[in-house]
Amino acid sequence: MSVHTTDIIDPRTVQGLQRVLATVMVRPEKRLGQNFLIAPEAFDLIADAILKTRPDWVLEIGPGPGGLTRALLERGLTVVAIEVDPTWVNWLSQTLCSVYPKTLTVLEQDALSISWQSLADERGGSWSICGNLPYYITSPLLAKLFEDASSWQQAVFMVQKEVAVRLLAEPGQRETSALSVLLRYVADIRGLGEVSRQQFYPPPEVDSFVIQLTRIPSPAIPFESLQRVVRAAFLHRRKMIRQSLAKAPGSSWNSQQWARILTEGGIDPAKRAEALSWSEWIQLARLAAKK
Ligand SMILES: C[S@@+](CC[C@H](N)C(=O)[O-])C[C@H]1O[C@@H](n2cnc3c(N)ncnc32)[C@H](O)[C@@H]1O
Repeated sequence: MSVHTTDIIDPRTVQGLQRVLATVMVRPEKRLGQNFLIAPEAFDLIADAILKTRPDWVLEIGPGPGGLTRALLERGLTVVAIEVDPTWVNWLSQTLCSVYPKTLTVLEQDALSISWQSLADERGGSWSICGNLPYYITSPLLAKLFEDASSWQQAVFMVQKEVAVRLLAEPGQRETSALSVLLRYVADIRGLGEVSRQQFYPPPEVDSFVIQLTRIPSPAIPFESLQRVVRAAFLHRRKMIRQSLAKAPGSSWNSQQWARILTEGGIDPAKRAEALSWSEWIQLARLAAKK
């Protein structure tokens, strides 16, 4: 007897999610960031954004009970989902995998440990990434977009609103961080919309925001040079840039030498990292690469 999606409890509403939780007999695990989304329109927002670039397949981080997975599969997308919790891996294997045997693969893995790029190289084809990210590992997961993987087309993530504000800040604005500057180097970042804490079960203590990153294919300078100076500069974000660069592990120059190099390059050495514009970051990376 064939299984249809309608035979499987849909977790995209609070009633549906509670039925799923009662069926698998578990409570959401706080330590794994299990605040499940119960807002069909938010799932649609993420899945529609992914659909626009028509990737050959989509890497989904943390499918949990499968609300977003379902929205992606219903749009005809092929999904590889990485979930660390065996309860949800088993649930998806017994339900959605029977309806979509050809287009859904569920891997029981830690999304931080597995190499996304190796997975992509094995599968081939164009790919995008999405997920309602577990808050406790959002920053390292986002850093994988430049530390691990390089051939993705688009990433659409639900993150904590405060994280989105920092990522959407332009270089030179107070909210910027090393992560936001480095991500801007590999992608155009835009906000797709806010999702209130009431749209999750159980509700977290913060609101969320959906962000979209569209990869920039050929960056202007070597990423390693930029990464080195950005990380060094933000290590002491309250200090003047000449001081934080001098204090960075492995720096060959003291604060006076950095002041001279920065001034020669047209950058005010008394600025703090958060005040540097995008063109100043690029200039700084070039100066550091040359020296
Ligand atoms: C915020 S929930 C999102 C669940 C579902 N996608 C939704 O939108 O309702 C985060 C999911 O990520 C999973 N998760 C947590 N840490 C993980 C990790 N290191 N690797 C893969 N999945 C993880 C959790 O078990 C949970 O299912």
